Amino acid sequence: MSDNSKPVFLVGFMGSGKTTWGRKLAAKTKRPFIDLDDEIVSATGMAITDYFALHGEAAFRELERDKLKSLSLDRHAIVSTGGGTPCYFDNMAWMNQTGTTVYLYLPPKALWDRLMQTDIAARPALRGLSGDELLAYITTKLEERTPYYEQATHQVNQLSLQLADLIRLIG
Ligand SMILES: Nc1ncnc2c1ncn2[C@@H]1O[C@H](COP(=O)(O)OP(=O)(O)OP(=O)(O)O)[C@@H](O)[C@H]1O
Ligand SMILES: O=C(O)C1=C[C@@H](O)[C@@H](O)[C@H](O)C1
Ligand SMILES: [Mg+2]
Repeated sequence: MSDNSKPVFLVGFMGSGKTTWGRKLAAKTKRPFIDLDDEIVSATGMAITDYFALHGEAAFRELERDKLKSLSLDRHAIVSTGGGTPCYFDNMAWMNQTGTTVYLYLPPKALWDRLMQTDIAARPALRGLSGDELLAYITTKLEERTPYYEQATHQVNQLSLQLADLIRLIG
C-alpha cells in the first residue's frame, strides 16, 4: 500500500459488482471496507426498499448524500457506493476531490444477467419489472447515468477485470 493512499470509491450501475469487488479488494489489500447502502440500512434500521416506500426517493437521495459525506473515512478506505450515488447533488465531484473513483462498467445485457439472478424486489426501481422491461430500464437508465459514471478517475470494463488490475490501479 502506498504512503499517499486515498480513499477509493467504486461507482457503477446496480448489479455491476461494486459491493462484491469492494469486499474482495479490501480483503486482499487489508484496507477497511464500507458499503454505503449498508451504512444507510444500519442508520435507518430499514431496508432501502422500505425507506423508498415510506419517505420517497428524494428523501433517500438526501440521506444518501449526507451519509456519503459523513462517513468516517480512513485514507485507505474502500467504499462501495449505491448505483445512483454519483448522479445526485455534487456527490461525484465530492468523491473525486476526496479520493480516487473507479467506474465498474458492464454492458446492459451483462447487468441484466446479473440482476436477473438477484432478488430484484430488493432494489426499489426494479420491483415488479418483467425480464424485457428490466432490460429496457437498464439500457435507458445506464445511458442517462453514464455521463456521471464517466467522471470517475478510472474506468474499468468488468468483463475482463482481474483483482490484480484493480489493485494496481489504486496503488
Ligand atoms: N465478477 C462477477 N461475476 C459474476 N457475478 C458477479 C460478479 N460480481 C458480482 N456478481 C453478482 O452480481 C450481483 C450483483 O453484485 P453486487 O451486489 O456486488 O452489485 P452492486 O454493484 O453492489 O449493486 P447495487 O448497486 O445494487 O448495490 C450479485 O448477485 C453478485 O453475486
Ligand atoms: O441505482 C440506484 O438508484 C440504487 C442502487 C442501490 O445501490 C441503492 O442505493 C438504491 O436501491 C438505489
Ligand atoms: Mg452494492
